[in-house]
Amino acid sequence: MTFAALRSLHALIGDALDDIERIYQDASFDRPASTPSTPYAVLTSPCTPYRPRHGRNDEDEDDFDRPYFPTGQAPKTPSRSRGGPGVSVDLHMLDFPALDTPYYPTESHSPEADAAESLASHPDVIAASNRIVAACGQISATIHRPFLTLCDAAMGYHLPACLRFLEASHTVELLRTAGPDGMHIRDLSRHLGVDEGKLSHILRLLATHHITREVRPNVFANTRISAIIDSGRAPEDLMCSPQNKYETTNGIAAFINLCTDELFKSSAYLVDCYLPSLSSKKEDQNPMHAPFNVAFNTSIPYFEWLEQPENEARLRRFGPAMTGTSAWEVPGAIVSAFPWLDLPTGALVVDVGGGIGSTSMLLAHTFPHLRFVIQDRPQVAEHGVNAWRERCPEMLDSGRAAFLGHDFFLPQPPLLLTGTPKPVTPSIYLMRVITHDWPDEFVTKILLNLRMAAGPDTKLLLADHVLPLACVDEDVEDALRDPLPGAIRSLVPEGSPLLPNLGKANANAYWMDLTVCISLHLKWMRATFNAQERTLREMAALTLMAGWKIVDVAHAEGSLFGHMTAVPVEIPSASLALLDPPHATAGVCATDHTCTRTRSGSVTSASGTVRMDSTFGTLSSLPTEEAIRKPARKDRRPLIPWWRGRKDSQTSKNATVVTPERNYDGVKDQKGRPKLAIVTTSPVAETNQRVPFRSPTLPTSSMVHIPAPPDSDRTAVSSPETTPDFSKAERHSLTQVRLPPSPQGVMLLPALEPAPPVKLRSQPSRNGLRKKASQVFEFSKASVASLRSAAMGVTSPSSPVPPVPPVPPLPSLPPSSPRPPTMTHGAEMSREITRHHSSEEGGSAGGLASSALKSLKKMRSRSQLGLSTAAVEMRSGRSMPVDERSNTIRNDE
Ligand SMILES: C[S@@+](CC[C@H](N)C(=O)[O-])C[C@H]1O[C@@H](n2cnc3c(N)ncnc32)[C@H](O)[C@@H]1O
Repeated sequence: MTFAALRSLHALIGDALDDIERIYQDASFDRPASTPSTPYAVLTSPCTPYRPRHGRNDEDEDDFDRPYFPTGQAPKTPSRSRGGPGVSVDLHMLDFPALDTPYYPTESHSPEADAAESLASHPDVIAASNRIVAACGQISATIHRPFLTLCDAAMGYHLPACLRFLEASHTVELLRTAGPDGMHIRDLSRHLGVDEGKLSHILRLLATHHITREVRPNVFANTRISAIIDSGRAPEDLMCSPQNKYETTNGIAAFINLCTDELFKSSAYLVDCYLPSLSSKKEDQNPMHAPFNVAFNTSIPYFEWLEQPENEARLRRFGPAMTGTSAWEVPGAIVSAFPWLDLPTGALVVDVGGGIGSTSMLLAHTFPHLRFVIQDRPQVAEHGVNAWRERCPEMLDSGRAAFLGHDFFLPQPPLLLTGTPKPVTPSIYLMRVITHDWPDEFVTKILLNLRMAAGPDTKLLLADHVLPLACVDEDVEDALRDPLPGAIRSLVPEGSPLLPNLGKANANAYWMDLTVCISLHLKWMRATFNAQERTLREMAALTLMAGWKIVDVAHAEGSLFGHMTAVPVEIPSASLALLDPPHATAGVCATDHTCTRTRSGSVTSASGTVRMDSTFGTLSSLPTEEAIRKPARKDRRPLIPWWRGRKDSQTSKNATVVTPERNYDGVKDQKGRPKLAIVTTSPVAETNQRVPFRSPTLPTSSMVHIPAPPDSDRTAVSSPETTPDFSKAERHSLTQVRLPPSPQGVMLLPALEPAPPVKLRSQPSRNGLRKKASQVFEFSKASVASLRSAAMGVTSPSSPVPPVPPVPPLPSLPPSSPRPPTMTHGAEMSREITRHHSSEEGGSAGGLASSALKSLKKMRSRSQLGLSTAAVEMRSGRSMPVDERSNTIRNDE
């Protein structure tokens, strides 16, 4: 059986290679020979998925998710008549980018190189590459001696260490200047002041992993892999001013440095921290203590640690590093992830925790009929206003977009927009890369606040990684209670030899999962509360707790980054207990664009060192002009391609839609005007009142003052009673704010002025921290218990839950109900093959072949995986044993 499995994997690799090669061939044929330019955009980074240069103008429904090519230049159906793989033709054939040829992001390249690099990000190429990587990983794990595989894993720690050396020493930039002939270790040693022997060993280890190349003995050059770390700067500049290395780069070098520095070091202490028996220190057993704290022998949270003066360089690196991570997502995937065009004109999209509004900017340009409010922490919102004012002031001036400083752990304020007399109910709450930052109870709290402000037609769009299991999810249908588009048992068709989550090809999402666990969420997160990337099952359960039901999931091809649409359903009574009482809520803030004109200040951190503009994952760069000018796609892509066309009417079919139970009458001031309150983290007087669901990652040292002009008559009230009883350094409060006067009675987002220097209190003692931690932990346990009982329909008599009707039991699948189609994609594919075969019986061989190819194309568009079987069988027109397949491909060609 092992040989059969290996051969099957091998055939799968062959088929995927064929697919890729055809795409390159077709692009070569479709490219006018005399035209030196290419239809494909030059990518800022080879990691950035495919981005075409021209607008799309075809109307082909079936092709909606394909890249935009100018008419007549799109890669067409693979055509053997123009030569198959290996057939030489009198044309500059586009070849796949060579591993040994660097493609520096900041340099210009030949049109062929641009086209080849750009095609590597073509969705079909990505899908085929994923199959190859998954299959290769599996073959390697099977064939390689287990001890050696373990050695690779166990001693792999040298790889990040050497990689950091390569990046931090600016060796990549030095090797760039040397060109393809490479640089001798002697010369490198002279530049870097590092011993030749050590240098050669480091670079050789990297060369063994294809990250560098040993051109001749002791002469090294960059490869396509190391080249993307290149900052584009002159090595001598970098040696003089390394602190500016990452500014205006694609962020990949910064990301590599972040990963191979504190994240790598933190990871080394994962066991010490999580395994009680190995934990030497008492505080290691504190569930709030994370590997990062052990590694760096500190008890303060990561972001606070970053703001220490000695970590200034790390803090500077953090923002660009987050920009580097954007290469994980297919740009613009959100455009096709939801039927935006179906929303009525003027519909309001609230981008909750929207950062500087990167996603909203893309959507606002693509869908001119929509309006946007981008909410984030005040200092981030301010940064966003500045960015939009530079890029598209007309959006702010016209009132189509506005920023609002708002803490998402507080109730949503009613939103008064320009020209609307009454608060507008949002059509969409968008949350991109928010839920993975927070543990379950925190996410529930955020979602509850949105749910309370939602109208019956409001939808919630969650954009985050959706982690598949590493095995077939046998009981996904039971867990989700009723069929959910996108709920799948496996990412590969039934019977495929590949790992159900595509193994190595999708490893990135799992790296990320542990990364958020070891350091970025520190005291509050994964170690204690389970902050993480989540599976769809986990997301579905979590959103239900807050009165939202996921009804649809869409993914870009080859990406685990999903867009989940949820509709309002009844809120479990126990969950209501998590809400703040009305008097403690944030007030209203209108979002008139004119507020941006009054902005003059900036937010300074108390340490007076570096400003922390980006929190984890915030895109610190806005989308490119090209990306935002792209025409809207008509449709969106389902989780897996063979689901296309089945999105049907499932949306909200099974959902009980209810109206929000509360309104916001309670958050108006004495004159009946809504209040504005912005949460900051100033060290204030102690109070015993606890608010457990406040943002613990807000930098404790930053403070926002919102001054008002002297004639201002509007004041929002601070709420000291809501101050949590956390440690002094972690206390949050509502700041007293005064609102500037506004024209036509519309409330404006006030200007944010620099805060006066804040004197930080001294570090809390370990005992103090432990005490506070245990208080919080106890609370959390209680919350988890009440959530669990709510999930099981049990109401605790002692729970302080308002009397709301219990959650109706969710419908379960009747035993006889047919398996949801998502679960049968493998069988469906076999049926398709059988149907194809029987319909072709008796036909001519040529007809059979061409029809088979057509069918193959159709199936290919429906399945990114498992093409091996289908392709081989269809090409030959018959089924055959697995071990004959690779021969058949060759004969066929
Ligand atoms: C991972 S980023 C995502 C940003 C944006 N949605 C994007 O996709 O680029 C998380 C965002 O949540 C914001 N955030 C964190 N805590 C918050 C809070 N309590 N209230 C509002 N926003 C918050 C951060 O400032 C940050 O911009």
